[in-house]
Amino acid sequence: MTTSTRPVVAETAAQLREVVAGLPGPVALVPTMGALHEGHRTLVRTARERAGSVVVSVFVNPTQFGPGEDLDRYPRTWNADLDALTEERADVVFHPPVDEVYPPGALGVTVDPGPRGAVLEGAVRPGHFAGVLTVVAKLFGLARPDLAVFGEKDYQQLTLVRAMVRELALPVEVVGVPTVREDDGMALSSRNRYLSPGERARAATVNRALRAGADAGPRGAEAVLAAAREVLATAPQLVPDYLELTDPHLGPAPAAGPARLLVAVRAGSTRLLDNTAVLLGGHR
Ligand SMILES: Nc1ncnc2c1ncn2[C@@H]1O[C@H](COP(=O)(O)OP(=O)(O)OP(=O)(O)O)[C@@H](O)[C@H]1O
Ligand SMILES: CC(C)(CO)[C@@H](O)C(=O)[O-]
Ligand code: BAL
Repeated sequence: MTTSTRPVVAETAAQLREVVAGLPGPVALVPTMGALHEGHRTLVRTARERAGSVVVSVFVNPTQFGPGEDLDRYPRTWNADLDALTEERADVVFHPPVDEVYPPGALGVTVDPGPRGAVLEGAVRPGHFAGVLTVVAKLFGLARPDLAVFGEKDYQQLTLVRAMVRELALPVEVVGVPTVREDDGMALSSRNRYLSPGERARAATVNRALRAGADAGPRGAEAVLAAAREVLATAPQLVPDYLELTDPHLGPAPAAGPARLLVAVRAGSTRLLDNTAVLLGGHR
């Protein structure tokens, strides 16, 4: 049996800076909100493959939650998270208290995600992407990574982080990782643990709808949306927040070529997100 070394846990910005300064490069950062599952582990493994050192942040960022959202009940599973990160051979875990990331007396400078932060998730959760980009920019400043790894499951988030890095000329390579799924296609997500058994069974319909949409790609955008809507309608308990075809990158879908189909539904009080690549028009 091999024994794994626990990662160094940094709780303050000063501790993080000190430990990162001594790490062999390149340094990869994997930002998370904890409640780690196989999706997160895949991000850490990707980071491990590409970098000399891996820093994982575990921080439930209050500024990306709106009033009435699940900030207080968001799952916090610190001990299990640390075990998982030990198994995945993370070098450092940054686990700060809120005051360390948002010090009292700060002037409140934030990152504006621009108009594409106000559509899709941003329309349902106003201010969400300002909160996400602000904390990601802070994490980049604190950990100074050479690369940072994000999941495609949060496709709009990944797109906006890429845009921030490009448009603010941040010296970080952004790596996207395909969505890790259950056997029935459901995207893994920390919030899946909120689902009742009935909701869990129905949740697979979300990915089935996306696959039906993607299969209709050669017949064009209207056919994609109609096919996806038809499958979603078989589970009327799933209430769609949106089902939209977009890109490049997160604008209107092109008439033909690569596009992205994004969906968010509510299953009771739980929101489920998913997306898929779609090739539109006579491209195959
Ligand atoms: N199934 C997955 N496959 C790949 N990456 C994922 C998956 N789920 C989450 N991630 C990625 O992990 C990172 C941290 O996400 P987060 O901690 O919010 O987990 P989550 O499962 O997305 O939780 P939530 O329920 O809040 O959406 C993000 O880059 C996210 O895209
Ligand atoms: C990127 C992130 C860790 C920022 O809080 C969060 O939005 C998430 O977990 O996807
Ligand atoms: N994975 C996205 C984080 C959030 O829903 O706030």
